[in-house]
Amino acid sequence: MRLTVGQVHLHVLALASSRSCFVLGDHLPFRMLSLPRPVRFHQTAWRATETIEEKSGPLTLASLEVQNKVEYGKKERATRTGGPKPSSRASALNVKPKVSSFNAKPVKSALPKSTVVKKTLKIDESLFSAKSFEELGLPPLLIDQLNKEGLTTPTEVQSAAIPIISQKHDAVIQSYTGSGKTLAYLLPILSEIGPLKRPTEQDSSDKRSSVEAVIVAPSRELGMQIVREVEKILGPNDKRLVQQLVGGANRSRQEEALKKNKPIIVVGTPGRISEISAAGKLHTHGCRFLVLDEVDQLLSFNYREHMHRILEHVGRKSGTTSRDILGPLARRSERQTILVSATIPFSVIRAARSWGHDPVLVRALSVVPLNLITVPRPVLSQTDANSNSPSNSVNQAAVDSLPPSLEHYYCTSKAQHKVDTLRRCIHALEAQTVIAFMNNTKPLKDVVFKLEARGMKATELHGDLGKLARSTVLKKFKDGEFRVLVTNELSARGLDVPECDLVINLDLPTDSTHYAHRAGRTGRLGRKGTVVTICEETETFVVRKMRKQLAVPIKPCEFTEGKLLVHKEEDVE
Ligand SMILES: Nc1ncnc2c1ncn2[C@@H]1O[C@H](COP(=O)(O)OP(=O)(O)OP(=O)(O)O)[C@@H](O)[C@H]1O
Repeated sequence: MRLTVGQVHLHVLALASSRSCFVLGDHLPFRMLSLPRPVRFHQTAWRATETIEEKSGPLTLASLEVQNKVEYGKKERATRTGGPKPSSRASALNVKPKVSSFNAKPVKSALPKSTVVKKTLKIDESLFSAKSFEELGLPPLLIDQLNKEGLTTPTEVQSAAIPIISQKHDAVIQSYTGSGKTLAYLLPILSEIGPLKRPTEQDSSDKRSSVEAVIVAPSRELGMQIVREVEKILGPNDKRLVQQLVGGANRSRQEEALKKNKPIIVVGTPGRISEISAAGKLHTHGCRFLVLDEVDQLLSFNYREHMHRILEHVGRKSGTTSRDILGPLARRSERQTILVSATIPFSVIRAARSWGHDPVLVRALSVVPLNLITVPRPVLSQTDANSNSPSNSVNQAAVDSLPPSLEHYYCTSKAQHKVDTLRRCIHALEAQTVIAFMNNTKPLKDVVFKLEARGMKATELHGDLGKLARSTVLKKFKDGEFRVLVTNELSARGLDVPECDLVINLDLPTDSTHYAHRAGRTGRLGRKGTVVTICEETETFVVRKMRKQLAVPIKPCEFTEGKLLVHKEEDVE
């Protein structure tokens, strides 16, 4: 199967109107879509891949004319469920195939009666597939800078996404939490713009000083985190080339910085970006890249007006003129759009397809043209889910949003004893850096108070705190000043605290998608991590339902005498 690049070239006007359609009509509000049947998001992604493979055989990076001729010959599913890694791929990359820890761990493996979380968290090297960033064709200056930061080996999703984005494809990037999606889109962008970019003949005449990339994130914390990641790569001398435009911060100062520093990348929240753009202080028509990080959340009803403006204006008129720069996609007169999340509902695929240029779905070990993805089939029965039939892959798809190295448990507790259970859980697992999630803001303070009263350093993080307070709390937590961060949904997406070794659900997440994002705050980049849901007896059926939807073993347990005791399933069900 060969992807014809630039097959569908949409007229600017048509594209703009289809975007309007998407935000206002075509794309249903995320919450409306997610609440009744959350698992369909995951199912969709998996079903999509499978449908294509059934019809057309596996699509390879090589078939997409990726420079490095990386050949992904086998199905991702085979690798993730224990199948051998494709030898062609290993040889193409000159990498010895490694057995991933996910492969090694049977889903139904018996757990020890007592588990202690190791204090030293090691990165699982099986996540890394290409041997180096050089193999992915990144420019030398960028590679030097990555090496200085100790980044030498790309993760699997980076290996897949970097060549695809460098080939100017619009892309939807889906990979589980903590797998390195941020660099997967940042590195190809920084290969094209800014001081570390690939040298071109155009350079001497290229006096571009406007914004060339807009990155949108749903929360200030995630926005700031992305800014820091860009600054880290640009280095101290060029860090002014990225500007944060997040809400809650002083808007006039942001506008002044835009004028004075002439950044090439802006990263921000939808509201602030669209406000400054509407005020005529941010010019994005010449933008070459638009990234929507946590796209499924950004396209929800809450953000519709701001996202509408952003989608309408960013890259409306590309300043890129040279065929040399655009290569095979020289016909394109618009921005390149990159959509990113661990959870990609079919609505995102549909939307991306309607306003993209031959967009592709990039996952850790596969690349699929979106126009081949079909609407998912109906949800399957439990019998199907338990069998080895192809339909079982529907549930397997949900696993793809969760890091493979996580352990999941649940225990029951009366509401008034939950904090005590939380404390015993932390002691039993010897967890050092803990994020505890609740659904509302009000009770957070009370939990912090109770933990502190028992000598456990804790702090709260929520949207009612000012920007400064939020970043101070987060910094102190990352620096180890607090052992427990008690927070709400605000911290569920994107937050990267690599040391986090335990996530606790003090309240049940609203659905399996929310469970996946919360859980993904631990077990980052192949590290070990544990997720414990503390629920009331009457709520256990919800946990068991999510367990089925996510297809991960969430085991019943209790914490007694400083130990984690794992129950056998029959004792409970
Ligand atoms: N190639 C690499 N080598 C070493 N560390 C890396 C590499 N790529 C990313 N990281 C680190 O891995 C961590 C997780 O990356 P990142 O936050 O991009 O994950 P993510 O997939 O976007 O997660 P989420 O879905 O939760 O947003 C970060 O601390 C990042 O700096």
